[in-house]
Amino acid sequence: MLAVKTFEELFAELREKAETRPEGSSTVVALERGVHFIGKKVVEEAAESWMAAEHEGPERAAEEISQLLYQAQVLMIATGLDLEDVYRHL
Ligand SMILES: N=c1c2ncn([C@@H]3O[C@H](COP(=O)(O)OP(=O)(O)OP(=O)(O)O)[C@@H](O)[C@H]3O)c2ncn1[C@@H]1O[C@H](COP(=O)(O)O)[C@@H](O)[C@H]1O
Repeated sequence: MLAVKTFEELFAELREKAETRPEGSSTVVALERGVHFIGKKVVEEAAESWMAAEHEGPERAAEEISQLLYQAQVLMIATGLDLEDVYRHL
């Protein structure tokens, strides 16, 4: 069966990357570029999620939404937020 990564597991992985700064990590590159760059990625993936959902079908929408969730987590880390800081508002 396909191993599934949860939202919490991905966040823990990204936080570890932010702390250890390994070579070749796209997350580290994004964090170095900063909030303005990451914010644009969030908007780009949000638009691609919308377009995929409207025109490309559920499978493509799932792919784009996964990238949107990833970029949202990178933005949280760049802003110094924990999952609990966000969950508090749900
Ligand atoms: N889930 C993701 C993930 N989703 C998207 N991205 C990155 O986000 C960027 C997307 O930017 P672009 O839209 O320009 O990419 P694209 O190829 O044009 O994609 P489309 O949106 O056009 O389909 C790329 O650099 C991707 O590598 C991700 N980078 C990493 N992860 C996961 O994050 C973890 C840490 O990854 P590293 O930091 O790279 O080690 C690993 O578990 C990865 O699987």
